[in-house]
Amino acid sequence: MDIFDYDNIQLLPRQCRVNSRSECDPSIEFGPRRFKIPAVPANMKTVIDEPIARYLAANEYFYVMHRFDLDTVAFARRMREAGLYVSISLGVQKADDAIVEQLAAEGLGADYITIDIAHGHSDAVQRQIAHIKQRLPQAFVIAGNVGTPEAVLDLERWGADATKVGIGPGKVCITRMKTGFGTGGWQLSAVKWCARVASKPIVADGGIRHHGDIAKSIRFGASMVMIGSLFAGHEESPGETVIEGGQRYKAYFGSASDFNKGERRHVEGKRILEPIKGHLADTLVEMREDLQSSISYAGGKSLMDLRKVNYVILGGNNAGEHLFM
Ligand SMILES: NC(=O)C1=CN([C@@H]2O[C@H](COP(=O)(O)OP(=O)(O)OC[C@H]3O[C@@H](n4cnc5c(N)ncnc54)[C@H](OP(=O)(O)O)[C@@H]3O)[C@@H](O)[C@H]2O)C=CC1
Ligand SMILES: Nc1nc2c(ncn2[C@@H]2O[C@H](COP(=O)(O)O)[C@@H](O)[C@H]2O)c(=O)[nH]1
Repeated sequence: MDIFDYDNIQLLPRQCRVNSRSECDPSIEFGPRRFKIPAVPANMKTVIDEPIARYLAANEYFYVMHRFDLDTVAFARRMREAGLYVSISLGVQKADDAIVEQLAAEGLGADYITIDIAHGHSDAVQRQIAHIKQRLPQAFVIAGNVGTPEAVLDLERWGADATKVGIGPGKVCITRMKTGFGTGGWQLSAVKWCARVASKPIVADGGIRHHGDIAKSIRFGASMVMIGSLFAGHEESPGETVIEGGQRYKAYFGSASDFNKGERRHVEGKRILEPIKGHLADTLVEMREDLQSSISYAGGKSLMDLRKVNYVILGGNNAGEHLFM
């Protein structure tokens, strides 16, 4: 198996089939809806809050609300009252079961539910998927996080509608250093490896540093890409604004950091500062334009044409040796 990551893969162009990049369509059907781009801000407290969720939902972008210090049912109620779709996160504790019960009892439901724990290949996730499928059968369930094909197959067999791949590639992740486990450093090939066995969509989660990495994720089998750090440094981002040396930053911390947990127990995340780079709406437009360019380089017109391109692996033992179909 070839091991590579975003930094040492280059996609190879094919003859252009459009006269303008505006002819290229980077939208994706994911679950019950179609979205403008295959990218979603991470369900983290310093990346998304309710105003951002509302903006994304109202403008045909995918969002996943985080699950920390939040009344998730009240959030779902407000989204429904505003005529917006509901996409929430759940853990695997009793309190999370109660949220499912309440969403069902009030008839609020949920369009998307992301079950999001550190080690998603677990009995707890199997039980939570079954519970959601029983009480909220209309919900599209994304489950994770995982890093192996075995886990993808199990989660799909347990009823997940999509699986989220990525253990430890995140910018504020310290799982790899603390535990020795994960897909950090080879996330893109883990996505490829998992997508090969998947019969349902894969969400590539973590390690995206450039817009072009979204196209690379799609090339290797992802249908959606979850992004934390690239989205965390915007004027609208919920992290604290910090000024250092005349430069403005937003705080970005891991969901398993002591900053998020409020205690130093099983800490697997850290806090960093992201330079503020403008408004979120502008970045989303730029991401869409960059994906349109990617599709044009792929010689295609739609997002899935990215899957048809060859690639080279740069550096390491494989340097310049291979062209892959
Ligand atoms: N993608 C990634 O690489 C990682 C992401 N995270 C993110 O941090 C947030 C918090 O994650 P998490 O701590 O799982 O959520 P929770 O704090 O909600 O814990 C979920 C449950 O899983 C248990 N659990 C956690 N890790 C393990 C493990 N390695 N083996 C067995 N049981 C475990 C916890 O029990 P107990 O605490 O008692 O063990 C708890 O009962 C999530 O959003 C998660 O996605 C965290 C780490 C890695
Ligand atoms: N190991 C940890 N991973 C974490 C933590 N909090 C979030 N995450 C994961 O990172 C991605 C975002 O990655 P990025 O490279 O785009 O910044 C996020 O979606 C989670 O899967 C954590 O505390 N520890």
